[in-house]
Amino acid sequence: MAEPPVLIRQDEVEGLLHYKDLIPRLEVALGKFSKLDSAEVIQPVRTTVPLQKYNGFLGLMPAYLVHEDILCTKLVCFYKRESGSTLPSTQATVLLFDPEYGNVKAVMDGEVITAKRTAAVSAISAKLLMPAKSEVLTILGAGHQALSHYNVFTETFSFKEVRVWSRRKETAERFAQSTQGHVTVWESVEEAVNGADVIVTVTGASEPVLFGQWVKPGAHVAAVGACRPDWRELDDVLMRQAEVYVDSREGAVAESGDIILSGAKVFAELGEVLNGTRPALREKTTVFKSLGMGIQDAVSAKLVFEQWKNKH
Ligand SMILES: NC(=O)c1ccc[n+]([C@@H]2O[C@H](COP(=O)([O-])OP(=O)(O)OC[C@H]3O[C@@H](n4cnc5c(N)ncnc54)[C@H](O)[C@@H]3O)[C@@H](O)[C@H]2O)c1
Ligand SMILES: O=C(O)[C@@H]1CCCCN1
Repeated sequence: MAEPPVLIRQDEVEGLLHYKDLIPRLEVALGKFSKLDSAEVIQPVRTTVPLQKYNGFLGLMPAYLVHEDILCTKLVCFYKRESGSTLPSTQATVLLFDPEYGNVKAVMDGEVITAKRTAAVSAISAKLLMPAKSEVLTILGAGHQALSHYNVFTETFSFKEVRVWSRRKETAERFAQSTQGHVTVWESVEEAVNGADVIVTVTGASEPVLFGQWVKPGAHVAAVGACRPDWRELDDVLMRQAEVYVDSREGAVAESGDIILSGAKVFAELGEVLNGTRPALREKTTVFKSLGMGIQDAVSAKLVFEQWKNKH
């Protein structure tokens, strides 16, 4: 009989998962995914179960990386919360399997994995697509993803200025007080993004908050929110004027309101750029539309489990 699964708590995952280890593994996984070779990576578009009563969804995100023999699924509930709500907008658990025997080896917190792997993928997009001399970073939203994005972007790049906007100024101020480095708080999106080289949108919005007329030509936008076909964070002008990159084409055309409703064309997957089969148009205005993928959770879970075993 198989051993019962180990339980890896949120604080342990936090201590075990580091961007310097995670980023290279995510790059490899994204590259393999974009080769469209199902002998390497099996990842169906996530299944979502609506929780209408609570304005949310349960997402099921299985993935199998064949050569690495990583079988994993994340179970994630996400919600549209009213301003001022104290309930969490994302709750996630990750299950790592023994692919041969079929048992669950580890059950681990998925919130830190979700926060870190999403931010790490946005950092990969910025590394490939942001203007060569990027000085100003603006973060729209001031929640969990805002903080993980702040952390990895300031760890990986050297911005001269970091700005934050949130729909409630107090939240943006609290965010700015919680960060290691200096962050300026802005009251309007238009002012916050004026002249920004890199803009990260990490809001729970379902209507556009970022408008193309405000975005500096050549800027890079990592758009992380709006993960349903009828939710938006970016307006049509921005979606149509930018070169649009995605994590998964299949996921983007099924789930991204910004892509579906604007009619924007997807130029490339990040993995295609990493593989050298599509170019990184750094001098153009670029949008990376992130939706999140099971393979990102799978490589993160494997890393956490390896580090956990080293310590036990
Ligand atoms: N692409 C991915 O892989 C991925 C992964 C996880 C989360 N997400 C998405 O990222 C977004 C942020 O997640 P989080 O965990 O930081 O959430 P959070 O609840 O911690 O923070 C959300 C932030 O958005 C703001 N916000 C909420 N509704 C808004 C609105 N209508 N207009 C403007 N601002 C609004 C909140 O005030 C808060 O600052 C969510 O949309 C979430 O679904 C994407
Ligand atoms: O890929 C993810 O983990 C997230 C969960 C919440 C909704 C958006 N995508």
